[in-house]
Amino acid sequence: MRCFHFTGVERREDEEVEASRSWKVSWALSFGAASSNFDTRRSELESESREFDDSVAFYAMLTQRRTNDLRVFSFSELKSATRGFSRVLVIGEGGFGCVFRGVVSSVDGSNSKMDVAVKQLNRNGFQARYPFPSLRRSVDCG
Ligand SMILES: Nc1ncnc2c1ncn2[C@@H]1O[C@H](COP(=O)(O)OP(=O)(O)OP(=O)(O)O)[C@@H](O)[C@H]1O
Repeated sequence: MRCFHFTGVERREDEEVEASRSWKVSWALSFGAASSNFDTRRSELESESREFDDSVAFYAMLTQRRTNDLRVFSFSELKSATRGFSRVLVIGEGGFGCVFRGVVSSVDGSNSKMDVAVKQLNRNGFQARYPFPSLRRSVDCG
């Protein structure tokens, strides 16, 4: 998972189209993080991406290392870092999913370890779909 600037979206006069597209991006990112099988995740993500006019740019955004210094982790790396998303490592909970404490190797060649917080987005999270707080469902972090 990573943070990024989303610059590939064209400005359109129809705000509803734009809002709908943004939601699909969020859904796809959430699904990618929540799935436990990389191949299943990738194939379903690819088919879902066909809905996008700019599906190539979208897929590149998810898979390529950009020119910034953000480090891209594979799902298996994050799974390993959190010992399989162990419930004993849950350190918090947000509307979109659980946050786990994890440990990853540094990339500076020093062989040192780095503590990280890993958020596993929950595809069943409803925070973004319901505007009313009373209708939000909490996630189950165990
Ligand atoms: N980097 C971090 N270090 C330590 N604890 C963290 C870190 N990030 C998140 N947490 C813990 O996880 C909790 C939930 O964080 P999260 O970012 O999911 O909150 P949120 O912004 O409310 O979530 P959401 O965007 O899903 O509504 C935090 O309140 C905190 O206890």
